[in-house]
Amino acid sequence: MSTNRPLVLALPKGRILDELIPVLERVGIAPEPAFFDKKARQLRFATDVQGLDIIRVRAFDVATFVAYGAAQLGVAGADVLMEFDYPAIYAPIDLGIGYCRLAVAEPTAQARSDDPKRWQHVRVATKFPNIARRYFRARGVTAECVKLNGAMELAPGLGLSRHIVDLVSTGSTLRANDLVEVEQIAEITSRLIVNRAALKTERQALEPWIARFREAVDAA
Ligand SMILES: Nc1ncnc2c1ncn2[C@@H]1O[C@H](COP(=O)(O)OP(=O)(O)OP(=O)(O)O)[C@@H](O)[C@H]1O
Ligand SMILES: O=P(O)(O)OC[C@H]1O[C@H](OP(=O)(O)OP(=O)(O)O)[C@H](O)[C@@H]1O
Repeated sequence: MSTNRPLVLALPKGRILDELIPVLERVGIAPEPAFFDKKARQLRFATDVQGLDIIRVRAFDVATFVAYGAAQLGVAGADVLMEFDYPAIYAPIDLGIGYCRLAVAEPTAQARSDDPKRWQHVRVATKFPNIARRYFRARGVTAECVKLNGAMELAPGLGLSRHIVDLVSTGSTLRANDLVEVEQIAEITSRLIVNRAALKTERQALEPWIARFREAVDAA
C-alpha cells in the first residue's frame, strides 16, 4: 500500500544542522531558501524533490515526530534515541556527525576523594533521566534523577545534586564550571531514523532514501 501524502523528513534545528547541510547536499536534497534562515518562523519547508518536505524541530522532538509517524524520516542523536528508546523507530544509518559523548561529571574538588566504585546511591541532575537510571542500575547503583532541560552544570555548586549526566564535546562547559568527567556512558553521533510502520506501508518511497543516505555517508 502507498499513500500520496508527501514524505516528511524531521531535522533538528540546533547545532547538528550545520553538519547536516553537506550531508543533504550529497543525498541530493535542496531545501527551499527559507530553511537556511535561522531567524525564519517557518517550520515546514518544501525541497527540490517532489513529494519530500522538511520540518525543523527541537532535537528531542525529532524522535517523537518520527515515532508517531508524523514524520517518516528524521535525523536524531543517539542520546535522544537512547533516552526515548521508542520501539517504533528504526535507526539504520550512523551519519557520523554530531559527535560528542555522554558522561558522568562532578565537581573537581569532590572527584579527588570520590571513588566511583563505592557509589551506592547517587543523585544526578540530567536532561537524560532514563539513560542515567539505566546506566547506574547496570552498575548496581540507585540513581535519583532530577530532570533539567539545560544548564545541568549549575546543579552541583548549588546543592541540587552531587553528580550530573550530560553531553560533553570540547569539555569547556565542564571546565568553566569547575567540573570534571568521571565516567563515560556512551559515544554519541547522529543517525538517520525511520518510522517502522511507514517502512512497511511506504517501502517503495522510503527505501531509496535510506540507500541514498547510506551512499552519502560512504562517499564522505
Ligand atoms: N556539545 C554538544 N552538546 C549537546 N549536544 C551535542 C553536542 N555535540 C553534539 N550534540 C548533539 O546535538 C544534539 C543537540 O542538538 P540541539 O543543539 O538542536 O539541541 P539543544 O539546543 O541542546 O536542545 P533543545 O532543542 O532542547 O534546545 C544532541 O542530541 C547531540 O546528539
Ligand atoms: O563540552 P562542550 O563543548 O562545552 O559542550 C557541552 C555543552 O553543550 C551542551 O549544551 P548546549 O550548548 O546544547 O546548551 P543546553 O545545555 O541548553 O542544551 C551540553 O549540555 C553541555 O552543556
